[in-house]
Amino acid sequence: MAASYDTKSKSELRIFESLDDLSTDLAEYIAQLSEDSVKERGLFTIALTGGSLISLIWKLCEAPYNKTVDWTKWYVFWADERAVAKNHVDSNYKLTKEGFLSKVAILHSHIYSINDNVTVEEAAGEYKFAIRQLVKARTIDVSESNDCPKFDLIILEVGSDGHVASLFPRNAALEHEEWITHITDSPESPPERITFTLPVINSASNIAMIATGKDKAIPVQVALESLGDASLPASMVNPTEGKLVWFLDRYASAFIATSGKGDLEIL
Ligand SMILES: O=C(O)[C@H](O)[C@@H](O)[C@H](O)[C@H](O)COP(=O)(O)O
Repeated sequence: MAASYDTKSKSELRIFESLDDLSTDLAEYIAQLSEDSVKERGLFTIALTGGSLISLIWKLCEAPYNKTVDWTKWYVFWADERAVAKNHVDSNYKLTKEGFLSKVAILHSHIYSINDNVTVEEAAGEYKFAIRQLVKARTIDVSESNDCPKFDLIILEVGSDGHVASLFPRNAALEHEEWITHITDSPESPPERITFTLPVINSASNIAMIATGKDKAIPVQVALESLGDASLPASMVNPTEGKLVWFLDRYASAFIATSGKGDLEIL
């Protein structure tokens, strides 16, 4: 790790020289949270996204994690999904299955993918219902402050326009209070998507925010400087009770050293 910072609040910045270093640390971070959660609650609930995330968590599929992680205790969700068939090249499920789920021993019945046989609105409703049942059963923990699901870990990636999950700049979905919503006007293809809303994201016990590559340097800088700016959804990620850890490569962190004064301190 080239540098590490801590904010006065609950967030932490981890900056890496290479994608390989980032992947190594990310795998260890996920494995540790899984272990802590299994010890504490007997299971681990994790929400993934699409983009390059899956190519960054592959080290979990190898030694030692393939043997040491208690995969049977994992419950897998998607913080966002594109409304396409599960075998479509744009499907986050397909990406995750091929690059991760097919390589580890997660139980099939613990994988909560989104229904691709109904309309995007119906699929969002079904996903919300499924998550509600899991919250009732306390498979998914619940936030003490707002009754929202409290995932043990939500992993998000910052888009070059500052979006996270499928919450895009100035989109009406940023205001939605229900746990899961759908959009039909994504500026990135495909237009129809299902996404966790900010109340759910911000209720997580842990959020990992990943940004890699030059095109993320400005959104990362702005997100760290201005909290709650609807033109940059990444800046609206601010867990109420949980902990936020940023994983950045040197390109995405390029503008932080000079701009990251504010409430950031070098550890
Ligand atoms: O389904 C999606 O579109 C993703 O969940 C999206 O939020 C993605 O994570 C970011 O756009 C970053 O993607 P890149 O890693 O490809 O830049």
